[in-house]
Amino acid sequence: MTPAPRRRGPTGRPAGPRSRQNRPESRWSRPVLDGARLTAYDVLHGVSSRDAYANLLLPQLLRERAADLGPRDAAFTTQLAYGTLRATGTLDAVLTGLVSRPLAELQPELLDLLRLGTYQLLDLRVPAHAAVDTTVALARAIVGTGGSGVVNAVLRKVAAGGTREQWVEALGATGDERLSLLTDHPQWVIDAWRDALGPEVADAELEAALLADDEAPEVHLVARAVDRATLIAESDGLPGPWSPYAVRLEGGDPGKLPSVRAGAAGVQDEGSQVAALALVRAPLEGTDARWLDMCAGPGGKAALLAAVRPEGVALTAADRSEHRVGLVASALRDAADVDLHVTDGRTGPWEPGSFDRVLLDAPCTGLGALRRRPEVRWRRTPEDVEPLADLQRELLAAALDAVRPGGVVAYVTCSPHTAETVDVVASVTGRDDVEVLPVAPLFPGVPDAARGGALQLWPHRHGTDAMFVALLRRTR
Ligand SMILES: C[S@@+](CC[C@H](N)C(=O)[O-])C[C@H]1O[C@@H](n2cnc3c(N)ncnc32)[C@H](O)[C@@H]1O
Repeated sequence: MTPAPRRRGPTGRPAGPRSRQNRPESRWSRPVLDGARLTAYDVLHGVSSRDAYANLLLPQLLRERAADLGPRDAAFTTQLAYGTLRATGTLDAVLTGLVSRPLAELQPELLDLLRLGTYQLLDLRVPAHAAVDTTVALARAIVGTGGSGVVNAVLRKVAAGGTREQWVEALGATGDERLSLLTDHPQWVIDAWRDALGPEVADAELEAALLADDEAPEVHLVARAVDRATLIAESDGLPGPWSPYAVRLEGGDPGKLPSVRAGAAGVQDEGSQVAALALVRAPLEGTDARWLDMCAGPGGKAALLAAVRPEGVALTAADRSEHRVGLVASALRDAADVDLHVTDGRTGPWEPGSFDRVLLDAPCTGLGALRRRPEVRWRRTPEDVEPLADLQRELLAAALDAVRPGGVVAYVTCSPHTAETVDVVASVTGRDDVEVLPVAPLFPGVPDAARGGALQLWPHRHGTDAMFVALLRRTR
């Protein structure tokens, strides 16, 4: 078991001894270095120096170094890399007062090392001397003796300041600044979540929502072509509460499960399953034979649609990216009667009114799935929202063109931002050929999820990503 985060909120994991097995042997992990910390550093540096995505780089490094890093060390590496990336704002606020130059002028490798060491001191139950000594050893190998002296001096001051809560107090932060430092969210994301939760949201609920969004998510599986009970028995998981296909696991490597290896099950957030099922459950009059997934890559929802569609339904799946259509093809490799297109959804090759049901899982800021992509909260900016909202409005108009009169469009985002959700839906509800279908009544067991006529899931209420789903019917 990996060291527990020592802060904040109800969902902290229990502490435990870190593995000292599998001492590293190769160059990258000389005995003096700690393999988990070196690998975490490599992830941080990949993200900071070449805009790598941690959720892609980390698994790749863990695979390459599997001979040196056992499962416990791999878990610790994940905690170090993801935790440090999530906490970057707070770590930098602490470090700013402890180094003589602006952080942006520090050698980038040195800054990554300082963040890695500071994260352990602030948030983990790692003894201070271990956090300092291992980071100094890493610094000596990576930036040399001079840099390691800086790391030693700065981390000792960090350790002297105590835990994250003590540091936040020492920094004199109050109100939203305090919330930002405690929950690892930049101010504009806090504003977006507060707005989406509604004007009446209590401060305590907003804090709970942001803290839940700062936790490592559980693994959710989807039982597509295998009975859920079989998947539960195989994985030792629990049934997900909202989707009849969902199984929740505390951890482990789902890629090793036979049903996942066979493609009969997959990894999919339960909120994404609910979003796809909203389209399936929407009431429809007349024929129900042609479905379109307009932005299908990499194919998670398309695979669920293909698995649960009634017999005789043909599925068309499209995406603008050729690479991502390739991923859809692989996700749908066992499905019959599927048509794939590399195309811009706004100008797809289909005739107007071709489909009975259309899923528009729109490209978005991903502000509702920050748990999975730890660095994204610091990479995204408020300026990203408007161009995406423009694209979302155009895609939604195209989706409504693609559906037949009487047919249904599901508009889905993994962002709760009002400009990407409610406002986009409002751009078409003034039309005299569109009506809103309430989504929450289709999921009577899911509490506190109605957002107007749409459905809004939240990590702190539902244990899912913050998915938004609206259903729109073409009336003529
Ligand atoms: C949120 S992701 C879809 C996730 C997918 N439905 C799933 O569940 O696996 C959005 C997708 O939209 C695609 N996309 C972006 N702009 C597009 C456009 N104009 N037309 C079609 N696809 C687009 C992106 O390539 C991306 O794969």
